[in-house]
Amino acid sequence: MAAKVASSPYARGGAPAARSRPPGPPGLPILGNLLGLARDPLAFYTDCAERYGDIVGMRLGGWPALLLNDPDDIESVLVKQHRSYVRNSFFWRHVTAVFGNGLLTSEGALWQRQRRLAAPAFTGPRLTRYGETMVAHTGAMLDTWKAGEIRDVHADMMVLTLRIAAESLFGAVVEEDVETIKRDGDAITREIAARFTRLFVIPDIVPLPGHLRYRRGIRRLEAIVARILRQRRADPEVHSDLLSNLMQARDETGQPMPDRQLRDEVLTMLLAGQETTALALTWSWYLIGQHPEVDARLGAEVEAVLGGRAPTIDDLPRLRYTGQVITEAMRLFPPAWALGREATVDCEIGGYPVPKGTTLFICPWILHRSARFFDEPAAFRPERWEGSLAKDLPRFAYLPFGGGPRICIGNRFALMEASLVLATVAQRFSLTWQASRPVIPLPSITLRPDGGVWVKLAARAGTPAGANRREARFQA
Ligand code: HEM
Repeated sequence: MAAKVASSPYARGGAPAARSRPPGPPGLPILGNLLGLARDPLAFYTDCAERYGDIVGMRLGGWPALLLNDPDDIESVLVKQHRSYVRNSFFWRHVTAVFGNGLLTSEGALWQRQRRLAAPAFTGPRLTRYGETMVAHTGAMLDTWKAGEIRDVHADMMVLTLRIAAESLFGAVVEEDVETIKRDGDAITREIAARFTRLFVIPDIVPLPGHLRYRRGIRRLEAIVARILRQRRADPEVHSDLLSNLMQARDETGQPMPDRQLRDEVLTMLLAGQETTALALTWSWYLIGQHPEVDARLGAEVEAVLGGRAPTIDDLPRLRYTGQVITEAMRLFPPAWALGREATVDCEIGGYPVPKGTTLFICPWILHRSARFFDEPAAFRPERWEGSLAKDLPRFAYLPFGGGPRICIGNRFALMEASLVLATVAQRFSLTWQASRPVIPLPSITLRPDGGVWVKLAARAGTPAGANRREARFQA
């Protein structure tokens, strides 16, 4: 571990002493280190961590920034001193048109209130109901799969998790919108990825082709959200889901949530909840599809625990290896590959002064692949999680869902969904990755496989191809 140099904080109003600046890559005038970041963010951050250690100082144009690689420092930012930081605008300025003031991007009293309102939708008996929805939609998807086919499992997982999120959280059927959401979600993500690598901010209003696609995409997603809200308002049935929590909420003066805020919350949950879980599953299939021994053990566990019946949430404690596969896949390919914060007051981290306005990067991609915490860090070995590894690790060496008060609100929902989907698919099919179609991780807000993940399907041994295990609710 690189030693941290204790140093005196900035003198009030004065320039920092030279020794108080953390080491970091030399940058260009005006641009600072933006060029390195623009070329290849994953390689740039990894190289910085290897060369400069626990705290790396950099400049992103005019923005002072630090990359934090020490779990204790990360804990200090996300938990102990969380009041001194907000989600940083360097990262999120790219996405405000999409997420507005939803839970992911809001701060302060508004965030606190909205988080309190949303929380009950992610706990208790509701999870059992979501479990049934998850398994049913997976079964319906599998009815369209055939042994011998080659498929892009990323596209499949995106559609599946969208159907699940829409029905579980908003009671909405989005069949007719699946293609639109897929296409527009893709256009929006690509534009955001391009913006991360751009040296300057170009306002949305400038009519670049990517901007036009981005704005059109947002408008179409907004139309879908507006329809979901309209349908709910016209529906006399009493619902108990996330949407009803949000729509029934009243402020101190008895007023309901304004439509704009509802739009922001629904779009945030739909996108944040769908894409990340789809990626956790997609990267799992990508890795399983290259490791027949993992595939065999997964198939054996599913057979032993379920014996051919559909899984339920009560089976999850016994689907241990299934869970370990997901934990390990999110270690190697964390869907949220980087988190950003911004200091709202002058602070200190690891002995270094952190002036107000500094951007902090925390990069699960680097931590999860560090030999400091994981033996053979590049190897896909789900069984590494069998023993006490999770307990022995420093708390913030593995953080696929972040941590502290702003930890992912959907983490239990996502883990449950990933295990149930993985088990339901593995009951019927074995997937082999097609190496002729290489995969390139594309770091946008999330870590996507550029070009998809193409796999060949084989019927699981002992399972007749196309065996019908449909859930009752989808049967004709
Ligand atoms: C494997 C799947 C998922 C991963 C890896 C993931 C990851 C994350 C991470 C790392 C954060 C914290 C970001 C930060 O601190 O800056 C976060 C926040 C959030 N996630 Fe997830 N997430 C997943 C699934 C979900 C699901 C299923 C939902 C909702 C249905 C969801 C909704 C949210 C929301 C609303 C926030 C903001 C919470 C707040 O600030 O209070 N996520 N997620």
